[in-house]
Amino acid sequence: MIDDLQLTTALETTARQAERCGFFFDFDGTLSPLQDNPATVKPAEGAITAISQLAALVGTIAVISGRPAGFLHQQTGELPISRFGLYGMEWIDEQGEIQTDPEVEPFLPVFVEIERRARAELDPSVLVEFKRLSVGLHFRTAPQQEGGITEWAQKIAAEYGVRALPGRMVIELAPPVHRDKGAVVRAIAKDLSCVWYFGDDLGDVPAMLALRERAEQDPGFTSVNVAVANTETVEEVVAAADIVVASPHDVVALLERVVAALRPTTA
Ligand SMILES: O=P(O)(O)OC[C@H]1O[C@H](O[C@H]2O[C@H](CO)[C@@H](O)[C@H](O)[C@H]2O)[C@H](O)[C@@H](O)[C@@H]1O
Repeated sequence: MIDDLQLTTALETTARQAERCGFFFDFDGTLSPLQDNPATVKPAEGAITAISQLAALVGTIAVISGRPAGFLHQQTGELPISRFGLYGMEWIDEQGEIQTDPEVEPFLPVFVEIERRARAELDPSVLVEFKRLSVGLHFRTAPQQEGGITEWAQKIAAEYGVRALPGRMVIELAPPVHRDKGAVVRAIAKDLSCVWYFGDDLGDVPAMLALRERAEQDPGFTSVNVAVANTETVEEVVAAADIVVASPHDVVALLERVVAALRPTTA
C-alpha cells in the first residue's frame, strides 16, 4: 500500500511521461456503484467528465469489463477510449464496430438457446442477463435461489460444453476458453511505461497482477493498482492494490487529483 507521499511521487512520475501512460478501468463497482438491477446502472456522478479530462492528458484510456462491449459504449458515450467487453472476448474497433474473438464466435447460437432455457426453466425471481457470448444468472435480489441456479448452471454447462463461473451474486455461463483481464492489460500496456488500473472484483486481480509482474521485470515501468473496496470486495483485490478507495465516488475524486497533477500549470 502506498502512503500520501508515495502517491505524490506516483503522480509526479505519471506527469513526466503522461503521453506514455494508460488508465484502465473496470466498470461495475469501480466506475458505477453496485445496484440490484444490472440493466439500469450508470457511471458515478462526475466519472465521465473526469475521464474525458484525463483523456486529453494521457496516452490511452480503456474500460475492461465483464459487460458486453456495446453496453460499455452506451455507458461511456463518445469518450475517446478503448472498450473491451466480456473479459476480452469482444471489443470496439476504431470504426466503432464490435469485434468478436473468432475462437468464441461459434458459441453465439448456444447462448441464445441458453438464455431461452434460463427464462423458461428458472424461477422468475432470477434476473437473466443476456450478453451475446455469455448469460448471467443474477440472484442479488433472490439469494435463496443461489443453490438452484448453481445446480442448473452446472447441468447446462455439461450439456452445452460451456463454463459456469461464479461472480458477485451471479453465475455466468461462458464459452469454454480461458479469457481474463490480465491478458487484455498485457496486450494494451505493451508500449506504455506507466499504467494505473482501477478495479473492485476478483476478475480484476489478473490485471493488477499482470501490471505488478511487468513492474518487477521492468524497472522503468510504473504501475499503480487502485482497489475500490466495497463490502463485497475480497481480500485478493486489496492485496494486489497500491491504493484502496471506498467507492466509485472516491475513484472520481482520485481522478480529479490526477487531472490536477497532470495539467500544465500556467505561469
Ligand atoms: O468487470 P465488471 O465491469 O466489474 O463486470 C462484472 C459483472 O458486473 C455486473 O454484475 C455486477 O454488478 C451488478 C450491477 O451493480 C450487480 O447487480 C451484480 O450483482 C454484480 O455481479 C454485470 O451484470 C455482469 O454482466 C458483469 O460480468
